[in-house]
Amino acid sequence: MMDMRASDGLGFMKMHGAGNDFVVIDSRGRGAVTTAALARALGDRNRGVGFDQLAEIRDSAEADFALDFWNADGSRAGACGNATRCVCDHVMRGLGRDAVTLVTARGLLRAVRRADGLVSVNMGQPQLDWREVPLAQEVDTLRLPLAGEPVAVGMGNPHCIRFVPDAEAVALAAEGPGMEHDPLFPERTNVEFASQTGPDRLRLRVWERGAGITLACGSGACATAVAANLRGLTGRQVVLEMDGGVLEVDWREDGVWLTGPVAHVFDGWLSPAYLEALA
Ligand SMILES: N[C@@H](CCC[C@H](N)C(=O)O)C(=O)O
Repeated sequence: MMDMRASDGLGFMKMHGAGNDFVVIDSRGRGAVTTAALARALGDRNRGVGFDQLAEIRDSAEADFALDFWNADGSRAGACGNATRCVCDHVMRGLGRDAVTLVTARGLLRAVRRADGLVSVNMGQPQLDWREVPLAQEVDTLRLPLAGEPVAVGMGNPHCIRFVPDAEAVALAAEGPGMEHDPLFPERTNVEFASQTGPDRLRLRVWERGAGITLACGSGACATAVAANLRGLTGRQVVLEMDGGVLEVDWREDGVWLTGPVAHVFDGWLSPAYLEALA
């Protein structure tokens, strides 16, 4: 940790977007503090705080702020749509605005609050080339040589989307880990099981890389909507019913827009004794 004395403790926010839950550390005005070890410790739902992802807000010279993501297992993530939406809501409230820009590993992103209060972020263009996902070898990303011929889509992080007749019937805990660690994905992958419930409507269940089963996944919703469109199942505007709520995806000329609810649940403070024990 940099620029932080454990004796001061450390403040954080707990947020969620459609049940995808986050610890958010606001490090604007000081150095970044998160390490893999801190993320892993805080991610423990019994001995820490518990979250699907940890997001750390940093100062940025190019945008309103910068954002970094960690999974509950301490690994880094290049994108997290729902945490991005939650943090953008917080920053927009602080600035008294309905639009912000941010920088993530994906580059410069833009978010807005809609008139109905839902928060939308442009997650950028999907990555459809096998090298960008990334995959270990050249294959057709629209029909991977794996069980069920899933689709591979990158959204700044890797996704493997399998269309099934009934997503409810999938044994996620049994199927997810094997797909996450399949050698075709050198950086592991997030895993999505989707079934069609209407013309532009999908039921989606997710096994997230580094976090396991989650109630929703924003980048997964984007990747699934793109995959469904490319497979000819839907148009470019798709509603995705996840375990924790509904997300909307709109694949426009300027990128894939993700929209959904956000909640700032509580603020907390990590005690000096807890932080010292981690040091
Ligand atoms: N919950 C996320 C995705 C988080 C990152 C993912 N587990 C990864 O390792 O890529 C979202 O809302 O996009």
